Amino acid sequence: MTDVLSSSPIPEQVLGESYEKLALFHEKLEREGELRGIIGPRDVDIIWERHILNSAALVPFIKKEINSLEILKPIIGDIGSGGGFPGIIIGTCLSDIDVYLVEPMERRIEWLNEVVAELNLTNVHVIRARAQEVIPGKESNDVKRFLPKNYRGFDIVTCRAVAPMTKLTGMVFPLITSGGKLVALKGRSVDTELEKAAKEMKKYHAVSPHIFDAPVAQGLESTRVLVVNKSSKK
Ligand SMILES: C[S@@+](CC[C@H](N)C(=O)[O-])C[C@H]1O[C@@H](n2cnc3c(N)ncnc32)[C@H](O)[C@@H]1O
Repeated sequence: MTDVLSSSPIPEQVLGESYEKLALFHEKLEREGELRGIIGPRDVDIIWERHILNSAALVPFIKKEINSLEILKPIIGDIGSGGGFPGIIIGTCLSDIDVYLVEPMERRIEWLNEVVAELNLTNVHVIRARAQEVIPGKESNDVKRFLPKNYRGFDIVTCRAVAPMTKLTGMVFPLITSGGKLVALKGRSVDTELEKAAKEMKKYHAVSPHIFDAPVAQGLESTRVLVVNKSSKK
């Protein structure tokens, strides 16, 4: 099966200089993705749109948040990366920023390590752990050696399709530095998710949620991005 965007100029137009590496990722997904349980059988001809370009829609939002943080060396944690969405795309597009992919499943870790090596993503680090195991101060020694020295949480946490906000808030906000941000790809029900998660958000100092309609590419359906601040006030 061939991707419907394979002979289209859209992926290269959207991805610019990251296109070459992400085309290698696309080839690997097309060749091995379904066989290795990374993507579903119905995704094989829409890998560009559903997975790679959809993940890339987060990049401008992350850049904007990083600029507003004014931190010398910010770090990004992509939680529940699965086959690398959005983490591999973010790490490729933002090659001067360290991106940590946190994923508990061994099979997926093997895949992610292969992708990182094949794309030569020297800024992307793969950590086999659950979110709960990378809470600053609570990391096991096993996990610690994959995190940066003086780790005190991620300045930006990204994720897609990991959990609804009622559950996601308690999973990811303990990992975000004070003043840091959650920048997540979310589905159409994000408004309802936020309403239901009000109590958890208060508990974890998650404030000022903003939902954005994020363009994927001209002629393709847009996606939704949720940005939430971690309050610096305790
Ligand atoms: C539905 S998949 C989404 C994968 C990827 N983000 C995507 O959009 O294709 C959810 C992922 O979250 C991971 N996950 C589940 N519980 C987790 C936890 N407590 N901490 C980190 N990752 C978790 C699963 O192993 C799985 O890879």
